Amino acid sequence: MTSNTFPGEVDPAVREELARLRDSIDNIDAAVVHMLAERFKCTQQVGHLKARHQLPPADPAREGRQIARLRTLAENAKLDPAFAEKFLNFIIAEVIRHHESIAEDTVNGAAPTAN
Ligand SMILES: C=C(O[C@@H]1C=C(C(=O)O)C=C[C@H]1O)C(=O)O
Repeated sequence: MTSNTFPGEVDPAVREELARLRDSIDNIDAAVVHMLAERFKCTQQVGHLKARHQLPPADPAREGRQIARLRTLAENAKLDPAFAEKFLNFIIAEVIRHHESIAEDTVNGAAPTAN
């Protein structure tokens, strides 16, 4: 059977190093969440702008440029570019879903928001 806690005999120095690394991981995860929240605030505004001006929710040409750029950034940062592309596509798919729903609400006369 596996366990998610370590047995007592782990070297204290190893425990300390693990704790130090996990502190950094937790900080990075928090930064990622905050950055994503800011990104979604911007994309929500884009969604409302597009809906007001009857522009399509998705822009494949823009996405192509973003993916090419992100792949280069990833390569330079020694991050797997395929992973970077998958990650961006995952986020963009969620954004497009939001934009579709904003467009629907706009057409159906839902109360406009500040964005
Ligand atoms: C945010 C936009 O809408 C969509 C979402 C994108 C994104 O999340 O970066 C990019 C292009 C569009 O498919 C946009 O057109 O800029």
